Amino acid sequence: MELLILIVVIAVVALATMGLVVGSAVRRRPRRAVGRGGRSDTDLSPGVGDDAEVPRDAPTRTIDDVGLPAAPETAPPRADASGPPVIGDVATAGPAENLAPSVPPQQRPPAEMPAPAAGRLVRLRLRLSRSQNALGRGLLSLLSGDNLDEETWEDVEATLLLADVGVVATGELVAALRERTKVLGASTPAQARAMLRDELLAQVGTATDRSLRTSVPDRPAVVLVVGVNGTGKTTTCGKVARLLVAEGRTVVLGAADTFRAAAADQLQTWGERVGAVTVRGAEGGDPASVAFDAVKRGIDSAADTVLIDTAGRLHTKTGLMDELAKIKRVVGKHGPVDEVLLVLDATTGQNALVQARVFTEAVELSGVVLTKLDGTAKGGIVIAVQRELGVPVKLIGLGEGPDDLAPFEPEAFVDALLGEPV
Ligand SMILES: Nc1nc2c(ncn2[C@@H]2O[C@H](COP(=O)(O)OP(=O)(O)OP(=O)(O)O)[C@@H](O)[C@H]2O)c(=O)[nH]1
Repeated sequence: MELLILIVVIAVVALATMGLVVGSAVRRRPRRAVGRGGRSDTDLSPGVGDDAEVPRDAPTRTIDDVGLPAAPETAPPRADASGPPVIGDVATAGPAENLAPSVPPQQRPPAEMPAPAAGRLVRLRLRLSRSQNALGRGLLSLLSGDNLDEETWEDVEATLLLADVGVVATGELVAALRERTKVLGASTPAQARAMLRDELLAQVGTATDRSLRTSVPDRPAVVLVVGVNGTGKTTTCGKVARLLVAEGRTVVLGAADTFRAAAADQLQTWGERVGAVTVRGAEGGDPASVAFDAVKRGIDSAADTVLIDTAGRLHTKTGLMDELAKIKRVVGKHGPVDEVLLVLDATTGQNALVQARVFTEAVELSGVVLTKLDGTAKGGIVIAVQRELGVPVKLIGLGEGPDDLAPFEPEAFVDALLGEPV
């Protein structure tokens, strides 16, 4: 009898153990909702068999979730804002650490010290001349010939049009060059270069004020960055923040592109690298409210500049106009917007001009940022955009690297187009 009881007990224990093992194995099996291949919800890359409808972004963190530290009790010293400070000025502001980023200080990598703005275009000149070879070299070889016949002038015209200089500016350039060669006769390569340099500079404009209003007295300067998605707005905000931090200025970033959580993540990463706070809202939330909070944050922490990244989806023109107008109006409760920068992708050529026109109807622009000039031979878009909009190109993007954005300098730009003097 005792033996029978013992056998029954052993059998019960064995069955219970088997049940536990099977249960935990079932629990360990990956759940389909997380994604195939056991992807975590912070892995943003698509997995095989993923459902396109299932949002892949990590849950959006609001400004409350990201644990921003409290503003310093006493306001840090502001940058000297007496003159009209521009990118390229000597550093005058306090250190970037006055505004702590959104991760706790102990987990924060040391903020980077980006390259200063001065001379950037010269450093990036090689990249520009490589992409613009067809324009500069092509024109030079045509104009240096002994025989400037009608066919050659047609080729000059075609070269300018292909480089997106635009019909009107091309006509003016060809007329001016014809006039000068009539007087000079056949020109040597050096003469041709000098003549072309003069005429291109006249079209690009050397007297235009291209300074960025990134610092104003008694409050942070507010810079609104607008443009169609994919043109490089977020990247530009990040790069401009680096330019400012390199000059000792303090920056707050506003992630008013609430369409994609990834866009705000991207902006925050740019900010964290240089010790700038990013103010963000819920995904799909009101962009104007994020912009408002960002400016408030800038005021409370006595920052020099608040850079606001917007979404710019061209669903409908009315929607875009309403959204941008609302952002401007709501931010205006704190004070005026000092710069509205339109970001245009230079590789999209004439399309960029069409987009630009829509934006000028939506909001008053103060400057253009031409991105991706490293990836196109159509540098003439600089001339066409300015002529079309009556707004100066202030910055140009010459690569995906963090410091591949340069203040636009007409002389350095034209020299890069034409290559080294012969
Ligand atoms: N080659 C090159 N790539 C650039 C430049 N500027 C931006 N990019 C790239 O363009 C892509 C789009 O940039 P984003 O900053 O995400 O563009 P966005 O306008 O904010 O896009 P949305 O968030 O979708 O509205 C990224 O891969 C950037 O690295 C540039 O000057 N040169």
